[in-house]
Amino acid sequence: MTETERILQLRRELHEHNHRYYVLNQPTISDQDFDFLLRELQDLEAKHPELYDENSPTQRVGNDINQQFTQVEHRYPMLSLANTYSREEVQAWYEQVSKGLEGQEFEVCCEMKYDGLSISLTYENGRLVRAVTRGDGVRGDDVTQNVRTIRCIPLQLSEELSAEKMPGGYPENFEIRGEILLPWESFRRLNAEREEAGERLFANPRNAASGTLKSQNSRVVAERGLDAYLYYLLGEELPSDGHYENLMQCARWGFKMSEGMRKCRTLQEVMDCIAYWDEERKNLPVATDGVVLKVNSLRQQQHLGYTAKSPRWAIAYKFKAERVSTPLLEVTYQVGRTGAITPVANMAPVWLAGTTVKRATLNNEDFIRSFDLHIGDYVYVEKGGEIIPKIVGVETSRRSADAEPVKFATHCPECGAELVRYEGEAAHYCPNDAGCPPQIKGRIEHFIARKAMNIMTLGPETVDDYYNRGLIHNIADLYELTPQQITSGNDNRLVSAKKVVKSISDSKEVPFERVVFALGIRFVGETTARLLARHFKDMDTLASASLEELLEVDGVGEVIAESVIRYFHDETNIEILNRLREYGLQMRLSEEQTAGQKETFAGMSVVISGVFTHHSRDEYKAIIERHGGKNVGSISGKTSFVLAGENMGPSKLQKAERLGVKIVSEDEFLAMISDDNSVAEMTENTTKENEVTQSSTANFAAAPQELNLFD
Ligand SMILES: NC(=O)c1ccc[n+]([C@@H]2O[C@H](COP(=O)([O-])OP(=O)(O)OC[C@H]3O[C@@H](n4cnc5c(N)ncnc54)[C@H](O)[C@@H]3O)[C@@H](O)[C@H]2O)c1
Ligand SMILES: [Zn+2]
Repeated sequence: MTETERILQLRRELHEHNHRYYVLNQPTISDQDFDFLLRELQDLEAKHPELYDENSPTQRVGNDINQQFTQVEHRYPMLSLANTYSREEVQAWYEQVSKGLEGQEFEVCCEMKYDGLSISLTYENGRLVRAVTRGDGVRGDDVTQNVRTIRCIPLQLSEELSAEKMPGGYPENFEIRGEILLPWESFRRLNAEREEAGERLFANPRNAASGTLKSQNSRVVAERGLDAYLYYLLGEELPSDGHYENLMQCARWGFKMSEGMRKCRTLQEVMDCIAYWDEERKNLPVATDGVVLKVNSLRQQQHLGYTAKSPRWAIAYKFKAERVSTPLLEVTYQVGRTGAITPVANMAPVWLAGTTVKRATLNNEDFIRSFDLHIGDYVYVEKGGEIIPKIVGVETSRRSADAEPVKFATHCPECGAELVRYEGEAAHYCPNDAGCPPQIKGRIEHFIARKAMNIMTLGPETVDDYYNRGLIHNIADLYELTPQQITSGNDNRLVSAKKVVKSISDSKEVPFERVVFALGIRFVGETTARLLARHFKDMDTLASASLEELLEVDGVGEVIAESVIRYFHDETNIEILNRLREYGLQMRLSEEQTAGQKETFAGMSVVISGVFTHHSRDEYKAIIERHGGKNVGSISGKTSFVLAGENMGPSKLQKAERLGVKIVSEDEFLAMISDDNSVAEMTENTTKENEVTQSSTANFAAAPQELNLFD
């Protein structure tokens, strides 16, 4: 790969990570890894000034704008902070500041870098009038209603404290900025509740805080217990030229300030402060990820100025991910719905970044081998900004001479079947899908889920109970359940049992495409199920489709096609399907659905390129399918048009121009389909689908939802 290609690739990847982090609140890499990629891009861009792009992630602050809120322009732009993980770079920054100030003396204010999301609060005559997120730095989301529910943010300052009444009082108009966060304790409680409810866990307090603040329901925000620390005062008439001094005044007006702020006069003092907080922050009730260093005098700040993305008068020193070492006691194995086996490290409990850790995923056999893991080994555990702990190394020097290497299980811990490992796959599987309890129960749980058959009167516990009592062995058995069986003669429970039976019966109306999804065919998530349903239109045609026919469906590759074939070649599955048909489940697209399929792009081949703002690439692919079009990978004379986002590859652009293929921008494309109101609904679904496919295909897939690592 050339450096130019690498630059484009990094920009694309970082755009995507930004979207996941700021908008979806579901990062897939750690902050540290993100920062290293960004640094790589910065270095490459410095070598290639000719590739300057004002939209590069190095030039723009990450954007959290969410169209469901009203956007408001910031009075003063809200920027990011330059960051570093190295003390040498802190020193370099310090020297640059000194140079920039032409040898003047200066002070540096050291404060905690809170790991939440930034907020700008505007006060007029002591009254909170507006709260806005950082957004794209120029405009942010107006979240005033939600912020009003955060108790430590004053809604009205005491009149006695105004500048009119006292020196150092608050000015008529000012803006104060800070960080909104979810304290560890609230975060743990929230995740415990979500786990109970079978909902996706938040990766870390920052994502939880951000997801909460962007909730459409202020009551939810109030319940979750957000907190806020303020760290910067802006306005025309401030009490002092000193940043630190201003914040001390803010504390008197009733704002909550960064703990342990300190003014330093020398580089040595700054370094001491960093060293102190690297340890001491572990005792704080909220997540922090570094120390922010700010030149204290506002006059000097102004003199030093800003880059496009961050002030030159400040820098964030970020702490490396916390790491501890603890002995590995035992390796146990979990069996997922698909039979995939996940090895789990059981370790001596150890306190790490806000939680007690005693279990971590070991992913698969290769992962275990790569560390040559032995029982009793001291393993290094890290939580790089993410809440799921991972093992990152082994202290081989502490290994005892008689330690036994970890031998991967040969048999299923649940049913005793011999495990298999398919060619090209990292995971082991229990092949006994018909007789292995977690697989059977897992399939039933998947079948009843909201996005599948939506049988909400049942849940994992009832499924477990019915299974243990021998009432159900597979999904078809559900439709034969009677209220009497469920209550086993206990009349007190008859009412609820009747409800269960009715909701099972109601599910017979669930549309065909969701039935396909509900079957739980490996690798067939919601979007793929929909594509298959719309392509083949009924179950029989789908069941008898050949490999070639399946591959014709765009978005279906070999892995999926083979899995579909395997599913429909299994006699047990066919028996179950026949029973489902008898009970009256939807086995074909409804006429309405067939008629409702849009033909906007019928017969067209479309190439997608670049980075998009409104939907992801996968979502656009699904939209094209849904409108009768076909997605193709490369541009040729037959291509109908190219849907081009930002940063479309230059070679693609040239090729399109040469062949005279039309280029359609994201907005033009959205206008073409604007009569279709189902796009929004599709979008919601595909996001979820991405998760499913990701965790089932990635080699080191950790399947965090299935693992219970925090108890
Ligand atoms: N994991 C991912 O996929 C992913 C994706 C995008 C961004 N990120 C992370 O987010 C970072 C970029 O986010 P960012 O632009 O918000 O930068 P940042 O978080 O590194 O620093 C700027 C922010 O720090 C906050 N802050 C906390 N305490 C502060 C204080 N005392 N004074 C001033 N500001 C303070 C403010 O909200 C400010 O906006 C990346 O460096 C990366 O670590 C991760
Ligand atoms: Zn098994």
